[in-house]
Amino acid sequence: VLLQVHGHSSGSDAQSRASLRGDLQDFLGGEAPLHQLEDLTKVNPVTLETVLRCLQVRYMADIFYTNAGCTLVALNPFKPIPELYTPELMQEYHVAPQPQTLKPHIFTVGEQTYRNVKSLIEPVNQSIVVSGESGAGKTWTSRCLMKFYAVVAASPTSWESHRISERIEQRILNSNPVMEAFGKLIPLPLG
Ligand SMILES: Nc1ncnc2c1ncn2[C@@H]1O[C@H](COP(=O)(O)OP(=O)(O)OP(=O)(O)O)[C@@H](O)[C@H]1O
Repeated sequence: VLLQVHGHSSGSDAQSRASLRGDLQDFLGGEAPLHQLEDLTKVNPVTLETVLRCLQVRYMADIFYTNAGCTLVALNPFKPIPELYTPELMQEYHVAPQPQTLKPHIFTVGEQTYRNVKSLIEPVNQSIVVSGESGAGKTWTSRCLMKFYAVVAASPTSWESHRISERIEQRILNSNPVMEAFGKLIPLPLG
């Protein structure tokens, strides 16, 4: 396949050689494909080393969310990434026909559970388990989810409902210390 690509190239020899080298590097397991892998179950072979390597490469590329089958792995960026948590991005995940096809994000989890709760046919109560060692970002993640629900549940047209949702968001966020007092595992009951 690589040789065929090279054969059809109409660019300069140097250019096509560089592109072939890139393709070969990717093919032989360079770093480029690893950070594009959005699901840890797709690393080959699935070993502790390849999984950690994938997460490391993604972290270095400023990609902090990775799927692991139906679980989401969130890495603490240890720096503010405001563009990752804008209301616009929340809406994007909210209106997507299939949020799981978008980039891995905590908003995918939020939206899937929201849809399960709102499902008219068979609403199902939802729990999200946020676990990790101290400082991993459990509180941050839980707050993100609460903000997400506050934003997507608010009607965009009504100023009054926006005000109410802000009040609810603040109440939920204020309940965090109580929730945390029960342990490091923070369950988010919905519905
Ligand atoms: N996605 C993120 N973006 C920016 N900062 C983050 C993110 N995740 C975590 N942090 C920051 O990392 C620090 C630790 O996160 P957090 O308090 O959520 O950890 P924790 O798992 O709840 O810890 P503990 O179990 O000790 O309470 C916080 O200062 C938080 O702001």
